[in-house]
Amino acid sequence: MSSSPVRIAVAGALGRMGKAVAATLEGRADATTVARFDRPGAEDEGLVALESALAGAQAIIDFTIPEASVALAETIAAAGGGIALIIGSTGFNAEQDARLAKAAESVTIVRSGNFSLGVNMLMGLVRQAATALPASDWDIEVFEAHHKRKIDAPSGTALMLGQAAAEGRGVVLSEVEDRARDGVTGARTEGAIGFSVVRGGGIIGEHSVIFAGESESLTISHSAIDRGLFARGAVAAAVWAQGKAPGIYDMQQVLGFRGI
Ligand SMILES: NC(=O)C1=CN([C@@H]2O[C@H](COP(=O)(O)OP(=O)(O)OC[C@H]3O[C@@H](n4cnc5c(N)ncnc54)[C@H](OP(=O)(O)O)[C@@H]3O)[C@@H](O)[C@H]2O)C=CC1
Ligand SMILES: O=C(O)C1=N[C@H](C(=O)O)C[C@H](O)C1
Repeated sequence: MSSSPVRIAVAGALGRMGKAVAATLEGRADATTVARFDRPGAEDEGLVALESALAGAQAIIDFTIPEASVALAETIAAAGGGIALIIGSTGFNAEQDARLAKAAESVTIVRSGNFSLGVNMLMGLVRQAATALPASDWDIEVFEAHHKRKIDAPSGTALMLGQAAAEGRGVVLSEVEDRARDGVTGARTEGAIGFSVVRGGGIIGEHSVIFAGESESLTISHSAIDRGLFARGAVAAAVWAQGKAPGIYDMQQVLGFRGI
């Protein structure tokens, strides 16, 4: 017996991902668009105000900016929860993370810097390789490349991959990360996890984790070929989140990958 499609409101509807989510929802049996909204004052055919989006939705898919995502979570919390919030925005600071955790006491949130199956699989592989390859012999570098309009760096995905590597090594990422190199940097610090970033053109999303030894190197990579990939993952998360208790979940849980 088929159940009713999950009613989804699309935040940031005029953005690249908002459009990809709306396009993905067309023709789906398990989920449907009930509202599209963007920044207050944004004008476009079919856009509604946040209040009316909240009124009819069972889930909101949000690819906007961190401050907007946090405000949305707090608005849903103030209304007593009941709407699942799927957050794809990246570039949060510690204060915004803490506000999100507070809102999640009454809101079901799925949050991921990357909703693709491949990247979430990659995280497990990176954790495994980082566990097996000792820091004394293997240097870890995370590389990412994105389109020229992206406003945050390193990407949310690169940070997730760095976190997976740190977990594999049993270290705290913030204590070993090396995010910027320029000029006379000195030799590489043993155990550092380095990040490098390219921005240009229309690159959708490239990520690699390089394990560099003296005589060999191992590179594990993921390429996103179209944005619909992320949109489909976010819709799957919105369907999965129905009936889940308040809290912050990730895409590994949606995909059943925990422990890989
Ligand atoms: N997790 C994942 O799998 C993925 C995550 N992302 C992340 O998603 C985010 C958005 O990416 P992208 O779509 O490319 O960016 P865009 O800039 O194209 O879209 C963001 C949209 O959100 C709008 N917006 C800003 N503030 C608000 C608000 N308060 N309420 C509602 N809408 C608002 C923007 O309006 P305006 O233009 O006027 O500012 C814009 O239309 C980024 O953080 C990106 O890193 C992207 C792809 C995949
Ligand atoms: O801004 C983007 O476009 C993307 N952002 C996400 C990130 O920061 O990791 C995911 C994806 O790579 C595309």
